[in-house]
Amino acid sequence: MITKEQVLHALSFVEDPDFKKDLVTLNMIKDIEITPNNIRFSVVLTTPACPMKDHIERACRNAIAHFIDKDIAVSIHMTSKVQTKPNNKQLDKIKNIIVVASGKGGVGKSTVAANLALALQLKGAKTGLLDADIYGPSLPIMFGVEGERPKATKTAEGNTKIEPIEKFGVKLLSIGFFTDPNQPIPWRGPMVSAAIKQLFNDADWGELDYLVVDLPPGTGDVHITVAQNYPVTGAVIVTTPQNVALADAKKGIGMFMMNTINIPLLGVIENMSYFTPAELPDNKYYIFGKDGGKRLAERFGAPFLGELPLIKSISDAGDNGYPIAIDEDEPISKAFLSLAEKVAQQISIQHQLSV
Ligand SMILES: Nc1ncnc2c1ncn2[C@@H]1O[C@H](COP(=O)(O)OP(=O)(O)OP(=O)(O)O)[C@@H](O)[C@H]1O
Repeated sequence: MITKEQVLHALSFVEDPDFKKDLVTLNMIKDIEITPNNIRFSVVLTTPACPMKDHIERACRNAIAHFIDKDIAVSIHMTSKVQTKPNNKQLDKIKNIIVVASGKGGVGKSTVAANLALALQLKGAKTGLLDADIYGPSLPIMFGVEGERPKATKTAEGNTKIEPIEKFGVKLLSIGFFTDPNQPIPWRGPMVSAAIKQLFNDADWGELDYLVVDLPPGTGDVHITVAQNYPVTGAVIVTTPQNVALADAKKGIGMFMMNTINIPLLGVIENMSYFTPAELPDNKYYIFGKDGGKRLAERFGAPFLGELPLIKSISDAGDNGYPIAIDEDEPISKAFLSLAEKVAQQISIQHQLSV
């Protein structure tokens, strides 16, 4: 009869490619069951959006075949438990806060935040999206929930809790739900801080693996409020390839790296990198220059998360009330799923580094 020790020994030769340690040392193997013709076990990954999932499963099968028996049936349950920062006390049900930032406005930060949140949800993670872009909250339009008002309920202790609006499986709150779009608000520092804290603390987010936060462009009060009051896991920087956008993105990154803020960079994403006409889907025209985002990432030692094309369907979808990632028939939705995997992977690496 095969023993659990034999199974663990075989699996101790399978390395997690991101953490460079074996699955047994990482405590990822659970629930081993052995019958005369079957070996079953679970592999607990650090995120349901793990890009290495298939690779790890194959490596486990190969290890069992090589070290134990090449003919035995193997059932592997690939599952996950998203990690969180140690001492995550302020928001104990929210495991990870991901801020999405840009230096310049209009580079597609909200589009990336919306599609990233949706793609994480499609990969099986419990996800929320907080639109903290006080100067131009656009997520209600992108999710087709403009004009809706979140319900407020009283808790047993007498506190008011705001219910996020749920759309496409993502829990959404926006500063735009509470303001009149026709009435510009002259935001002052203390008002900004109070409004942002309400969206974090007074909302009934429930349990979340990831809360994606769409920050306003630039560096300002919202950034400081979020960074100094909440345990942010990391920042995703969105830029376009033009030098003016890259120069502003550098300032944005500089702010996250300041000692008083100190938020890890999960990576840089370049949006509107090239134009692809719908009738020539294989052609790429780099109309704004090439590789600027990649060089920016390299300069700060951050991962480059990829290029997104300038295509009409992305903007049409946003205007029509859905992030394009939901549309499986659109080839670009795969790019957002892959972006979500890379961001989730970087988060897991951050946690591993801090162990
Ligand atoms: N890759 C893309 N292809 C085509 N259109 C895009 C792309 N990315 C964003 N857009 C469009 O560009 C416009 C600006 O995008 P978005 O609102 O996401 O930018 P932003 O950086 O969040 O702006 P803000 O300054 O308001 O924060 C929107 O109409 C959006 O649909």
